[in-house]
Amino acid sequence: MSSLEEPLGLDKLPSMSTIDRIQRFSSNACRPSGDGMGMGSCWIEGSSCSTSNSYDEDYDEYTREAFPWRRHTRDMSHGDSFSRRTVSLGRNHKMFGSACDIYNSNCNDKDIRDITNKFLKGIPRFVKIVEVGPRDGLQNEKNTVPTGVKVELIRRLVSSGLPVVEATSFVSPKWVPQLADARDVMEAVRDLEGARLPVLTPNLKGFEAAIAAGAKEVAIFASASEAFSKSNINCSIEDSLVRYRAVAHAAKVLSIPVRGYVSCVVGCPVEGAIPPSKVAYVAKELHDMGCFEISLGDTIGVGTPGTVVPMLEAVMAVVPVEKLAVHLHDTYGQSLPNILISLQMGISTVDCSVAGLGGCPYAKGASGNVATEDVVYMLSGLGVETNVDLRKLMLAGDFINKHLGRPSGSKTAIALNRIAADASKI
Ligand SMILES: CC(C)(COP(=O)([O-])OP(=O)([O-])OC[C@H]1O[C@@H](n2cnc3c(N)ncnc32)[C@H](O)[C@@H]1OP(=O)([O-])[O-])[C@@H](O)C(=O)NCCC(=O)NCCSC(=O)C[C@@](C)(O)CC(=O)[O-]
Repeated sequence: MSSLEEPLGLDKLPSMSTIDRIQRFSSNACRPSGDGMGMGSCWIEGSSCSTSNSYDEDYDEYTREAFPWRRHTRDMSHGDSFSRRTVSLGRNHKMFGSACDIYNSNCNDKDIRDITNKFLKGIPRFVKIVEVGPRDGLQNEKNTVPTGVKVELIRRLVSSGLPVVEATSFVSPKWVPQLADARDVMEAVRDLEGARLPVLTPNLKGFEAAIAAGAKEVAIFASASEAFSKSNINCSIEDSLVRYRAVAHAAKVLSIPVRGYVSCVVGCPVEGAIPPSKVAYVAKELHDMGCFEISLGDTIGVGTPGTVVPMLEAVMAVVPVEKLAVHLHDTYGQSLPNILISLQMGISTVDCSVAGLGGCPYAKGASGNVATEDVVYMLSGLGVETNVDLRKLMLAGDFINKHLGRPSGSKTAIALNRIAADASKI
């Protein structure tokens, strides 16, 4: 058994307080400090980016610059960029150090860097996490969650450092009664600072209601499966694209950024396997109508790296990789390997759901999205920055789990809470 395989023993954590132990797993431990890059900012391969919620730029500027979490070819001739990137590397190493201390007392920063260089080439230094729990998670709950609980959940998620928290959906309350309070939720969180708070809008009616309630960003959601399109939004793929062009146009007039989703990117509960070319077609249509980002949804969580890779290759041939995100449900436990391979292929935006909440009401049997805590933990272990404070994120998860009366769907949260509980008995 190698030291990396050894179980984590409390004897390896001699002098830390319970909270400190959890904190040491958190990527917040490497938040910028005193280097001129304030909280919520980051530096990736020479580009600065902000997680602030400013909408002062005009629409084109926005789509070009507001999400610069993308790979840039290293250009050593830009001394300033290079030195700032080096600062970021320093923070990553600090985080590596924390994980190493606990799991392997023999390894050091250089070992990790070498391992990373050899096997994990191409992994971005920063990943933008899009939290979809309050929308994707709560839309599927049997019992409707009270508005105040939803609002408090969003507040807690935002305060954990998540740059984007999808707040709710302006869809038909007959179709999704769980989110019938979309207006009240949006009005309560519209002035929250520190994160973007997009909402789903299936048509112009939803778009107008969302804007009236104070939404500053929206998402439209198409499907690569005809059958799923029909069951989810009651129209064909082509008809949905016509509707979404109208929403995208109205949004452009108001300088409202629009995110696009494609559902069933590897499989559909009715049609089975979905050809990558179909996914690429819908993704390109959404991109061409002005979506700043296209999120590729494995709605029923059937994908493996074996099916996700050809799908991504097909989409990346028609939409720039920096505009792509993955949205992976965890039905078969494949989300983390699928995320890892997506990062290796150039994607740096990942959707997840706190405590693994959710599923889609129109995709029976699909489990929730990959748990945000699990993704943050994996990224932290890879030395990838997210700006998310895992401890605060877990508290947000505890809050909603307590309300729902069930255990977390996050393995990381369960494990770290167990460590905390064991430690408190000592
Ligand atoms: C698209 C519709 C509205 C079509 O539904 P429809 O029944 O075809 O629409 P309609 O135009 O005939 O309208 C029916 C009624 O709904 C009202 N209506 C119409 N639009 C709205 C609106 N925006 N907001 C509020 N009310 C609305 C409309 O006014 C009318 O009210 P009535 O006259 O009967 O009283 C419906 O099918 C719908 O709301 N579907 C939403 C389904 C949904 O939210 N699914 C879950 C989200 S997608 C998902 O989870 C996947 C994703 C994104 O996470 C990615 C992945 O995992 O793959």
